[in-house]
Amino acid sequence: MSRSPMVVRNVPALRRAVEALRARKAAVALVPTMGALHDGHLSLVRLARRRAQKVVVSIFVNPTQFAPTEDFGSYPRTWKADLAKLTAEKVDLVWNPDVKAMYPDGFATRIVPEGPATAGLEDRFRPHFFGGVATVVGKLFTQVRPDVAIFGEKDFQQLRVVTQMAADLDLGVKVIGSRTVRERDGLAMSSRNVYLSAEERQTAPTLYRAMKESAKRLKAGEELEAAMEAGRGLITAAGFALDYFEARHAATLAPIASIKDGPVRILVAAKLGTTRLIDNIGV
Ligand SMILES: Nc1ncnc2c1ncn2[C@@H]1O[C@H](COP(=O)(O)OP(=O)(O)OP(=O)(O)O)[C@@H](O)[C@H]1O
Ligand SMILES: CC(C)(CO)[C@@H](O)C(=O)[O-]
Ligand code: BAL
Repeated sequence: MSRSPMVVRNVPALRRAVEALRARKAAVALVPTMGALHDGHLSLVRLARRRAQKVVVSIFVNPTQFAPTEDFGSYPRTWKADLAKLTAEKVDLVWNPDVKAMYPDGFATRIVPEGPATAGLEDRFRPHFFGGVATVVGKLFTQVRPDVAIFGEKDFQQLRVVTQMAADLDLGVKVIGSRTVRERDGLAMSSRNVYLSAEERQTAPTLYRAMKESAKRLKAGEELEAAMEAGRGLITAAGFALDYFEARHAATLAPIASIKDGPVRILVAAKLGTTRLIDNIGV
């Protein structure tokens, strides 16, 4: 049986633990998460293991990236199961601060990302989101000081925003993206999938099918707006309330007018009942 990873809950203990991991100049990888771990998260942990000798996973449901109307209170928290999974993956250290440890009384600083990666998409529907993510990821990077950090492509715009922030602030962390892990029917794994009713779970893979349909049409030479409209039609016909379904430049996330402006990424966010799902694919 594997030994449980060391768990630390305050910054001084984290510093000491990371110092110990770094003995003999071992490279450290960080995998930031909000817990409720699934195979998508574990794929990030495995990539981290290939990129560094020591792996740190953070589990922190970050209040500053949730609007008051969103699901901070009900976000799934599955600590025991998470720790068992990280033990099986032989993770070296788990950073699990509470809100006070991350944001002590009097905390008053915020990192606000700007530029094309932040424009539109998630930012339009969750305007508080990237400020909260950049602030907490900036703190995670300066707390752990990892050599590399692994983020999922499932949150594609987040990956771009964090990459830009790490470069802009000279944080000395190499940000690495990891491909999206899907259920057999194409649905991207997500902690929020547990919110779906049995019926909604049947409908949910429509998002992936719709992106595939638009990608197929784009590759066949169909005009961009017509191809995207076909995907949107599938999603709304399945009963989703669509936030966005857009083709963007895969590297800059700038809007594009034609597939020739690519490489192209299709990104989607939509609500099924009260559950908001996001996903994306490359064309
Ligand atoms: N299916 C997946 N494949 C690969 N990476 C993933 C997948 N789902 C989440 N991740 C990545 O795991 C990291 C932590 O994400 P998080 O804890 O928010 O999980 P999540 O499943 O995305 O939850 P949520 O339902 O909140 O979106 C992020 O970098 C995210 O992109
Ligand atoms: C990167 C992150 C851990 C910051 O809270 C979160 O946004 C997530 O889980 O994707
Ligand atoms: N996976 C992104 C975290 C969030 O939606 O708050």
